[in-house]
Amino acid sequence: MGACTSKPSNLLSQNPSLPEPDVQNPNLTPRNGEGKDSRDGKEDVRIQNGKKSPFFALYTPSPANYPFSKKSPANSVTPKRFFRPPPSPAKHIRAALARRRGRIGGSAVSGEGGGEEGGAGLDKSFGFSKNFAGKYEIGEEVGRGHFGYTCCAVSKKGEMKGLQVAVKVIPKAKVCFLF
Ligand SMILES: Nc1ncnc2c1ncn2[C@@H]1O[C@H](COP(=O)(O)OP(=O)(O)OP(=O)(O)O)[C@@H](O)[C@H]1O
Repeated sequence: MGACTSKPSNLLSQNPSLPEPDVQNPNLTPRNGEGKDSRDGKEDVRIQNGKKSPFFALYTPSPANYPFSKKSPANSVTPKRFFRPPPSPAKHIRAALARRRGRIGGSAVSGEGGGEEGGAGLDKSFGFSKNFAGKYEIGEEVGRGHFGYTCCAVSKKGEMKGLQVAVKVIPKAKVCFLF
């Protein structure tokens, strides 16, 4: 039992008494007195240039092992890849919000509690109109929906004075996600 290594052992060079293996047939070990392949009187060139393994006849070394070789992939130039980041979705969101604000800003959306304490960028026209309490007198609740509740109210001023109307109250928290 001995250590198995992928590289040929240096035992041959260190111990000249050991026989040199046969190049053509690595399984066969030359007998004493047949140190080199003397069948044609030439040493195998593949052994000299080191590109072929003396032990594995069909072994072809990877060109990556020769960084100065022209065939080496280490010398090839990797084609450049231009990375273009995807467009930011923030632009689309901002545009949609701007459209929405412009549309809702002109309509009569009422919210609970006045809704004027928004931060920067909030639609200031959101909520009850300032003189809403002066125009209508809010009565009892007459029904509820998904977003809010409806109350009966009586108009105090203008052409509709004395008329009973329905006022739909939408809590601010239910509509804030639209902005
Ligand atoms: N003009 C009205 N007169 C009398 N009752 C009303 C009037 N408007 C609404 N109601 C009552 O209020 C309830 C809720 O009305 P609302 O319009 O909020 O319903 P909804 O459209 O289903 O609600 P949401 O839009 O929040 O889903 C109704 O089911 C109805 O009973």
